[in-house]
Amino acid sequence: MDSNDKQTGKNKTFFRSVRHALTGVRTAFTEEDNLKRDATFSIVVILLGFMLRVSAWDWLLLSIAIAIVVISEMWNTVFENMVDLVVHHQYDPLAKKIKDMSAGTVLLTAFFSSLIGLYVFVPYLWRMLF
Ligand SMILES: Nc1ncnc2c1ncn2[C@@H]1O[C@H](COP(=O)(O)OP(=O)(O)OP(=O)(O)O)[C@@H](O)[C@H]1O
Repeated sequence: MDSNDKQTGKNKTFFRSVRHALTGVRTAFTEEDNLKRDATFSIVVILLGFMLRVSAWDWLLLSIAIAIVVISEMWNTVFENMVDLVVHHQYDPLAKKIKDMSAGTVLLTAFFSSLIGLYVFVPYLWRMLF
């Protein structure tokens, strides 16, 4: 967070909007271990894609798989922070419901991304091995 920036109103320029959005991305990746793990995993997937020389279509599928996981993890982080902002870390059944459902969306996204990964990589690995 930019400690000198006490702005609470609308952004006056597009450049400023982008700057705040980039700050949000940096904060999420710096503070959230799950996002760091996703970034590492994404790099492994990209390296594997280069090693196996996957097609343009497969790059598109892999990009979608990576994007949906990262985006759902960022939304999960947003929900966690919003809940904590409202309940101030006090136990609340509704807070639990929201956080569990939000974590559930990450789980489902990771599952479907894994299916995409298998769909893309298994044929290449199969051809390589047999
Ligand atoms: N204020 C609260 N009231 C009730 N339950 C809570 C509250 N805060 C957290 N929990 C419970 O603890 C779990 C983990 O909390 P939280 O999501 O903040 O931690 P986390 O380790 O960052 O989770 P994740 O691994 O999904 O990012 C929630 O899914 C929920 O079940």
